[in-house]
Amino acid sequence: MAPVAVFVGVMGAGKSTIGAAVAAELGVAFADTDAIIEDRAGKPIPDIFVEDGEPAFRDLERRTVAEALATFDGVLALGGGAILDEDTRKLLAGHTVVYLSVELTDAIKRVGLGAGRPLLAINPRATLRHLLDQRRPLYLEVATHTVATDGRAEAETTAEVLTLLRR
Ligand SMILES: Nc1ncnc2c1ncn2[C@@H]1O[C@H](COP(=O)(O)OP(=O)(O)OP(=O)(O)O)[C@@H](O)[C@H]1O
Ligand SMILES: O=C(O)C1=C[C@@H](O)[C@@H](O)[C@H](O)C1
Ligand SMILES: [Mg+2]
Repeated sequence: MAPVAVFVGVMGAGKSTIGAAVAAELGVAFADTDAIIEDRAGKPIPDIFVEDGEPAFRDLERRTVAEALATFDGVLALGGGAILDEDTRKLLAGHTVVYLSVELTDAIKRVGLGAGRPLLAINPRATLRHLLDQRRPLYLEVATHTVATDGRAEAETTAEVLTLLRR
């Protein structure tokens, strides 16, 4: 069993939004590892970061992603930093992985002040710029498809992803 598609990309790329829309169009289930982690921990991600620390979150994330890749056959969205883990990147090999790319200007517009995103609690613009530079090569490494979302409406991005997946 394997997901129909796995979405990766930085915060604000649209993994949750576009992932859910693509799943609905394909008539399959949608899951988001951030939401699974919050369910399991019984608290929102910012609380996990503050109370348990980022390493504890990353550990939970690595295990959650591995389990979903092995057992889930719908559309799966990963958290923005899931690909930082080398084991996760190896596990993604062989899967259909859609990298939703977004550059700083649009990403900032979408995440606003970073509410609900603990890594953006301080200086969201500079942090996001750094995360984009650090992670872009990792997203490209795992991606089988790359879709640029800058300046595009959600419906347009969704349609392009569906075209790629149906090819
Ligand atoms: N063309 C577009 N593609 C994707 N999302 C868009 C687009 N235009 C606007 N958005 C908006 O960007 C916002 C951020 O999207 P979303 O929460 O899905 O990002 P994410 O990649 O899941 O982020 P995170 O890693 O923080 O969970 C949403 O409010 C969404 O509606
Ligand atoms: O980019 C990141 O490292 C994160 C992105 C979100 O999806 C969450 O997984 C969390 O806020 C961390
Ligand atoms: Mg999301």
